[in-house]
Amino acid sequence: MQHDKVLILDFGSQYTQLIARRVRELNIYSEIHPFNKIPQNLNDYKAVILSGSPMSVRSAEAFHPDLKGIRGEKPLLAVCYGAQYLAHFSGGEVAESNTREYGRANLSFIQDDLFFENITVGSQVWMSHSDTIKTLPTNGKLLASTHDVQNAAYKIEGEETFAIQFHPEVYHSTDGKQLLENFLVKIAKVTPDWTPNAFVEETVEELQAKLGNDKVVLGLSGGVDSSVAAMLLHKAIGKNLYCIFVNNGLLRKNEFTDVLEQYKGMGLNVKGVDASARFLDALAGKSDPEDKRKAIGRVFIEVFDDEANQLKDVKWLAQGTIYPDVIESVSATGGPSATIKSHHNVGGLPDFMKLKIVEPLRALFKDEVRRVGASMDMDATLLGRHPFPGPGLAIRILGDITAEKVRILQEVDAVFINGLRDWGLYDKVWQAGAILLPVNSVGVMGDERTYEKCVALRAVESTDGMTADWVNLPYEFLQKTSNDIINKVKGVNRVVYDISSKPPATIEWE
Ligand SMILES: Nc1ncnc2c1ncn2[C@@H]1O[C@H](COP(=O)(O)OP(=O)(O)OP(=O)(O)O)[C@@H](O)[C@H]1O
Ligand SMILES: O=c1[nH]c(=O)c2[nH+]cn([C@@H]3O[C@H](COP(=O)(O)O)[C@@H](O)[C@H]3O)c2[nH]1
Ligand SMILES: NC(=O)CC[C@H](N)C(=O)O
Ligand SMILES: [Mg+2]
Repeated sequence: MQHDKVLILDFGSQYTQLIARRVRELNIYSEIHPFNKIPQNLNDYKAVILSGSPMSVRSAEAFHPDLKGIRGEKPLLAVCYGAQYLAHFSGGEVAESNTREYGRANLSFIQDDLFFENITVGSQVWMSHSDTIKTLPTNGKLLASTHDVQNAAYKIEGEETFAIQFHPEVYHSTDGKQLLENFLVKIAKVTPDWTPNAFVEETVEELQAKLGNDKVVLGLSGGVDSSVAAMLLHKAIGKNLYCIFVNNGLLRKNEFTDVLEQYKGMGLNVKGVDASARFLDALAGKSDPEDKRKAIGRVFIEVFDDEANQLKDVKWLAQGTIYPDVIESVSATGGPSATIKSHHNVGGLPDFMKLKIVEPLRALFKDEVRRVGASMDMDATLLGRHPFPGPGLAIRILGDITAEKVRILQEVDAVFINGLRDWGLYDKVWQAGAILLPVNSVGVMGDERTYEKCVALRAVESTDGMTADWVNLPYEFLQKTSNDIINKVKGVNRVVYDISSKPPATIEWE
């Protein structure tokens, strides 16, 4: 079954991914494409949305999308930069604003129009701009204002073109979802039928058609993405799916056995491969974060290659890649952005592997992956797991890695994570873990001087890992956890709590 699709043209706004996610919350499928790489086949899309941008339309370098086949021919919604663009270059005027507007505002005037159906004066909207639309474009008709912004929304008469200065995609615009629904469902007549169940059914059919009787290997990590990908493939090709779960010696305490046990109940064909020694060997003497990441990436590939060679006629490698991974690697290859960290699974396969890649979750966000998993009746604890990085504890042990350091950190991490569960805090936190610092400090235990390791605890809230803030955990919890760690874990005499946000810090320390 074909679904109506929405095209989002990205001008580099921080919020573009949020537009896609909000549209998908309406059970409508959407895709983001850079404004200068508009897909050839526009017939595939029923409506188009233009994103915001850090760029100003008044700049000599202003971004100019080619809207041929879009403007006047399809329902078009322009957000912020998009709205300024349609004004400035079509007979209106944009100027620098004398009051820069960031954050909360309220609609003080709303024109009676299908676009604003079920939204009333006073509705809170979120602004983030320093330019302002002084004059509407030719045939522009004012639809809404705020106290400071006269032209907060307009439409172009004779077209299905709508433009708004505020951001409907951020949760602080309280009627943002309603507005998107008005535009997409009522005006553009998009059918909202893109549900998790429909996704499962269609993906299984597509996988069957694509893979036929071929054999597929998949790296299973115990994490959400690879587990949901495995279930989809299992539904599609059953015994032809071979899952490999690698113990890289850098997993959480008991994770290798626990996760293998958990998968047994799901009917998956999983092989646990204990390669701890290989990973630790490859890491010996390495203390630079990028050197460590690269060594781990290399050994993962070697282990996979060995395993794939033991099976006959494997043609495909399946991966749990999700949409933010795809978008990040697009900007990483096409844009001027710096490489902050080399993620172990990005960068493709070396030529000698000769496997084709299949990625059934490529189009989904994490919360959607969880919903797809739930619609296949997967275990809620598994689906609720915090993300855990493939290089594991290696990037949480600053400096060089030894078996003893891994042991210490596994113990500390277990006290912290079990504590979060016991206190009912686990599900309130997006990701948590402990970091072993290359720092010894002096302490006193039972009248004896100690000179031992310091650990940092990190707990963050986030939606997608791109930005994050530290979590305000209860002092009583921190107090108890710190006591438990120092009392139970030999070799640690000091605990600190990381209170940095991302940016400017990152979630992991390496
Ligand atoms: N220990 C492992 N054994 C086998 N494959 C692994 C292992 N760790 C990571 N991978 C592979 O690397 C991919 C990327 O890891 P990543 O942590 O981003 O995703 P995940 O573990 O599936 O989900 P989550 O983000 O919830 O942790 C996984 O989908 C999996 O295919
Ligand atoms: O599979 C992974 N392979 C990696 O190499 C890797 N590095 C970081 N992470 C996870 O990505 C999210 C963002 O992390 P940072 O803020 O540290 O970049 C956080 O959730 C990190 O745990 C990784 N996941
Ligand atoms: N968020 C936006 O799209 C901002 C557009 C433009 N850069 C401005 O500051 O007004
Ligand atoms: Mg993981």
